Amino acid sequence: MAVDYSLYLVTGRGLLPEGKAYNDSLREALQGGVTVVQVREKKSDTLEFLQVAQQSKDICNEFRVPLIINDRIDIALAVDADGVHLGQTDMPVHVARKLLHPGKIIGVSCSNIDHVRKAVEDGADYVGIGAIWTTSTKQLTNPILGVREIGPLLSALDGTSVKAVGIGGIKSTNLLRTLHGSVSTTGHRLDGVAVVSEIVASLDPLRSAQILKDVYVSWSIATNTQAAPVIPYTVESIRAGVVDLMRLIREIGPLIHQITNVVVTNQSANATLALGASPIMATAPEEMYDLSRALSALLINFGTVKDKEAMLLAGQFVNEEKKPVIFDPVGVGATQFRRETAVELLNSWQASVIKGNAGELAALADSEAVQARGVDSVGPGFADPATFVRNLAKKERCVIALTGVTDWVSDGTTVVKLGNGHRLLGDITGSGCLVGTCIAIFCAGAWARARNEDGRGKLVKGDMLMGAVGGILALTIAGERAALRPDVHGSGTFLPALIDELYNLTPETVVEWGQLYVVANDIAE
Ligand SMILES: Cc1ncc(COP(=O)(O)OP(=O)(O)O)c(N)n1
Ligand SMILES: Cc1ncsc1CCOP(=O)(O)O
Repeated sequence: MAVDYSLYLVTGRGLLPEGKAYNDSLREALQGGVTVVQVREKKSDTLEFLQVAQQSKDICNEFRVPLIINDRIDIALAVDADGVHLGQTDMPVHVARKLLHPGKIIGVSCSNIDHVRKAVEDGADYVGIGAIWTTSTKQLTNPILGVREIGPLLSALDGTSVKAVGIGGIKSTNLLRTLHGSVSTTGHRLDGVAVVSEIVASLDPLRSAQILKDVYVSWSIATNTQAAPVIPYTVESIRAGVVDLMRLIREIGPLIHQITNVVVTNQSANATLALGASPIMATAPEEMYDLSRALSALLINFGTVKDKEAMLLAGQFVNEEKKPVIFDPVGVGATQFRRETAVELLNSWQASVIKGNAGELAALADSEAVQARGVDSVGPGFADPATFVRNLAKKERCVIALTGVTDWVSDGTTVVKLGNGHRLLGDITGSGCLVGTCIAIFCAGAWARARNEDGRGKLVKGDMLMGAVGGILALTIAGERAALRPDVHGSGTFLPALIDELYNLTPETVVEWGQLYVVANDIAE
């Protein structure tokens, strides 16, 4: 039986709002677009469970929607349910398979890759992967997985027909983030999402189900790469795109909200003004919502790892607005605290661009190929940076900008290599942070260019690869030009000259000076 797992309702009568009857709630949820129902009765005795299961079966039959029973094979047999859902300590799959009639569905709860592999081996039809987010519906015995851990579990399903739903704390507010984040590097995606409280605890389950369904369908359409052919980037198309963004930035002066470190706050604000944008360096959590509505891009740079609460809130609000979030995980490999903070941030919101040096991105990717000392990268860098950035972009589901003597940018498909820069950039503090600021400015331009487009199903509007390339070109070309000036005698005179060169930078100069190569529009694995 081909089952549509897209909106999988797990019941929970204890969560029904006062005065809401179970049958009405279930019927309305089905009217709203629920595609599978699991009856989960954790506190009922057998007779009560049986009665609820029978009523649920009758209602699901009206909608031709499959009914699954949680844990209890006997109840599933008694009501001729379409299948069972089994936890790790419930009846083993092979025993359940023997007891159930042929063709019945068996689902298994999985919270790690070994669970998934075993479920596949045992012949499960689908897996319920979670908990993805924190939930108060169930007392969890395993740690919360977080969105970024779902992809590796999904890749264990490659080449099988076993389906996967995500579960745990899924709400309309985090569903898009859940779907975008829960993709393996091989492109394996969730087949659906399982929810309890978002529908059951709602006074209007029809509307709640409809909202979830709408997000799922729009994500499915927006990310269907077969539907619209992708036009490959060329050097010319990138140049033209960067020039367009630069002109637009100077014309509209986008607001760039930067939560950054104390070392570079002032120079980042000045660089923002120099490129024609407008900086706001706000850090109070109370103002993150209002700012998210006004800004055109958000930069989160955790160089001095303060303001975590503001960083968590700001990214979530900006994701809701489909505006760019640029993440600069300064020195992420330096301490356990930084590593944990980066994971917490990246599990809370989706970055549009992650920018870092080799040491930082290696730490983020759990790679030992490059070492770091504090905020600096040590050694010659990655042996194959193009493949590294491409793979990390696929894993993090965003554009990756690897900075160094040569800069590399990838969206997971295209890899762009950039050759501008000057050694004096390495002699001032915070030049990497300035790259982050410039990327945020160009991403703001990219968002502004696309803001009136239909963004349904997308996490960010606009071409973030173009934004990342534009920002790097602007800063590195300005650096080259500043270093050539007769009034620059060393790092002290270099910094103001760099701001001047950003101020005077023209699109024509970027075209003339830019060393830009499209290395690949898809490198083989
Ligand atoms: C779709 C789906 N996924 C996971 C679970 C959790 O099942 P289990 O681990 O058996 O825990 P209980 O639900 O029995 O508390 C589920 N029910 N559905
Ligand atoms: C049954 C279950 N298994 C893992 S999390 C969970 C509860 C999910 O409930 P909610 O959607 O209300 O967070």
